[in-house]
Amino acid sequence: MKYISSLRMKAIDTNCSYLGLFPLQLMENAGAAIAQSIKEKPGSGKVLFVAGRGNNGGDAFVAARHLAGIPGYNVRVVLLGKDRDIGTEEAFHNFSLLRFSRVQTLEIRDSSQLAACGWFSEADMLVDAIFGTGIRGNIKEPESTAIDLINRERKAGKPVIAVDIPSGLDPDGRGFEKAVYADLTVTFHRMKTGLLNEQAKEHTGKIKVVEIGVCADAEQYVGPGDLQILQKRKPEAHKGNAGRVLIIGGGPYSGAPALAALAALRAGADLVTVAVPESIAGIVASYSPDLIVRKLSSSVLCPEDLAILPDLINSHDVVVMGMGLGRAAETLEAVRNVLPFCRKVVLDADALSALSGPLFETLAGNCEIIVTPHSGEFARLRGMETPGTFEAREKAVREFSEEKGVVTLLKGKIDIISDGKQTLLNRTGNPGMTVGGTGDVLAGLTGSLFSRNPAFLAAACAAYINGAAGDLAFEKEGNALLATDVIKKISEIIKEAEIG
Ligand SMILES: NC(=O)C1=CN([C@@H]2O[C@H](COP(=O)(O)OP(=O)(O)OC[C@H]3O[C@@H](n4cnc5c(N)ncnc54)[C@H](O)[C@@H]3O)[C@@H](O)[C@H]2O)[C@H](O)CC1
Ligand SMILES: [K+]
Repeated sequence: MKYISSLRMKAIDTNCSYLGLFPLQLMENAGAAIAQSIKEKPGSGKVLFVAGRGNNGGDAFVAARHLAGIPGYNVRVVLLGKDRDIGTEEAFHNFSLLRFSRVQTLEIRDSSQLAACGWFSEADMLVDAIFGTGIRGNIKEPESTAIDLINRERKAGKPVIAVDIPSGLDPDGRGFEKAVYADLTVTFHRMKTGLLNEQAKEHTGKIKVVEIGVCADAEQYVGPGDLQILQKRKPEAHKGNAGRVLIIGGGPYSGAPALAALAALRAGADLVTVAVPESIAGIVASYSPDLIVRKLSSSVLCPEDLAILPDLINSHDVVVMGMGLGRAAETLEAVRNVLPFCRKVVLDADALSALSGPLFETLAGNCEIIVTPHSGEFARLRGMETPGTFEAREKAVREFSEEKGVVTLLKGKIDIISDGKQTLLNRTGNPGMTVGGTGDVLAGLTGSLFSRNPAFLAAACAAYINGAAGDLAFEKEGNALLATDVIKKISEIIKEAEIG
């Protein structure tokens, strides 16, 4: 059974809006599912909805409206607050519709009104819509008394239905102080992590997972909702908090490491150091005063560079290695010698040629690895052709990632990102991005996000941001776009998603 965290559910909601499926539509379906579950339960029809001021309450307003239209139901809604306190447009809209429905509503200010109103003891069935995935911190009043009153009526033998999650339970399974005891929990779209543990079971009663019409792509493709999960810059941040990235690249090529470094800066890293062979250090430094360039010993990365690289690696959060290195035997040997010093590393381009099965095994557990191959590099990594069909490619990426204990970002028209357990697809980007250097930009972007986020999320969001920046560049330059145009657009995508 697929179950998900509240963060992921929120991301899916946001991705739905991005695709044009709006919260009001999802709420209507959620409320209709609640009404259906109530209709399936025998009872006298005297139903009390106890509603909070968020969208959990919003679902209850919809369900109350649906139920009130059925002969034999006497429907009441207690709102824990005033209507002006309702937190979202869609919930407020649905509360406003109750005045045109046969629903009695009561807006209460403090918990003393709750017990005094008598509605709890007069009801034959109660619906818990105080809060769901939006609970934060210790339970305040009047929500706390509302939970107690629902549980008092449950003890008197009345059925209680919980909307999405019994109020008070932590949606992600962390500790909780108290919660509603329900006979039935109707949860939306996917099972929630927090409903599954032993402690939760005595609160949930039977659990029913109901579809509410979420479009598959909102869950299968990276979207703005996933970017919302990325670490946000803290106001009190100081230098280095937003990530220190070390780029190890260059040799035959000098542009590639510079592109990766500039992309890492544009994606929000505080400090980006570019370690390049001495022969091109001056050239790379001349590209931009924003780059901190450390010269290595020769004209290609070689084992002698192990004299300075471990200290450099230790003073950075993540290493991005590969672009422009070339594939000289001594360079590939140096890559293999460097890896054991890394804690977090993005391996791209020529560095991928240094990888082998045994190397993955020795690194497993000590180093978190993201590989960013294109299909030819992926074929070499796996030692076999990259499968032709999309489904076969997706399976190959998932199996490879699981087997090697890495996150794989397989670049393509549709990027495939997997850590072996979860897989996301990305469709941003355009044919103009086949121009040289966009892979270096992606690797630098990935390293920047990885310096302050989990590997899988960093790779998935980097794929999305890189392609979306490329789409903005395409709008202006068409197929003549350059990798430097993509770098320029990264900040717009990050600002748009308010993760800057
Ligand atoms: N795709 C979906 O799964 C859909 C889910 N829906 C429902 O939306 C809620 C989540 O709604 P949200 O507005 O984010 O938060 P909640 O309503 O769960 O709670 C916020 C509400 O609760 C108050 N509150 C929070 N913490 C406390 C506390 N410690 N003490 C007192 N009060 C607290 C806060 O002030 C807010 O008023 C989800 O569970 C689903 O039911 C969508 O409707 C449909 C799609
Ligand atoms: K609830």
